Amino acid sequence: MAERGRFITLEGGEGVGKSTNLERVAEWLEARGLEVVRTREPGGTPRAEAIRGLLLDPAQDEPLADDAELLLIFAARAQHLAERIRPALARGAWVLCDRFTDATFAYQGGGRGIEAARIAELEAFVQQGLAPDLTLLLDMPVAAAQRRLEGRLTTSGGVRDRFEQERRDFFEAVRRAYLARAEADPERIAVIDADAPLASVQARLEACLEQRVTPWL
Ligand SMILES: Nc1ncnc2c1ncn2[C@@H]1O[C@H](COP(=O)(O)OP(=O)(O)OP(=O)(O)O)[C@@H](O)[C@H]1O
Ligand SMILES: Cc1cn([C@H]2C[C@H](O)[C@@H](COP(=O)(O)O)O2)c(=O)[nH]c1=O
Repeated sequence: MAERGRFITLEGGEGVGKSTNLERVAEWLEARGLEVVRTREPGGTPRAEAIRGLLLDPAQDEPLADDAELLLIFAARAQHLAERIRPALARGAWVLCDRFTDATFAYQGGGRGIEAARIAELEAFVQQGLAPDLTLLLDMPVAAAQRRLEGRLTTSGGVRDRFEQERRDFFEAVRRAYLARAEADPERIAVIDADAPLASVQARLEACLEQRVTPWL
């Protein structure tokens, strides 16, 4: 067992299958005797989930300024780190998080066009050097992921949140930013081709976990 738990994140654009596959990754870890904390961003604690509500609310009455969006995301993250992530890691649990700061570089950086250096300043301030040990980046073409989302919206009868209402070029920019981060940091970020039937994606994830996580156990 490591002296602290490990921090694993799942990343990718809308509808690539992060939530669906998070459970499978958690089960893989639990089968090896590890305590797993499943969480997500923005959110993960009651106050951070309240900030998530502000961020995702599609109400059109007042636009949310890009800088306000960025600061709200880091405010939620500070709360999540203090109340949930750091305590879990400190007791030796493994934290499995649906999105983290790579999403900020992809959405607020790539999508909104905020300079990466400004995001990095907030990252340093809020995280104080804490970063994921491993990031599983689920990647697939935007159009195919959007078709999956259409299916989910149809079956759930749900409405699109504030991010889901963005235009196609926003999501293309998000995808490019994610892939650029993976290229710059292949030691931490593993790219999983998610454009395949669920069983194949899960097999790819398990192969990646065998290769990257088994040596830590
Ligand atoms: N490999 C797959 N093949 C086909 N459909 C899939 C696959 N993986 C997930 N789905 C379906 O696609 C939809 C989106 O999946 P999911 O909610 O897991 O994605 P997500 O990345 O968590 O989305 P979001 O970005 O909105 O959080 C769901 O209806 C899910 O059942
Ligand atoms: C962490 C984080 C998230 N977002 C966006 C990305 C998504 O559209 C929503 C979260 O909803 P989902 O259920 O995970 O799809 O928030 C962001 O823009 N920046 C971030 O740092």
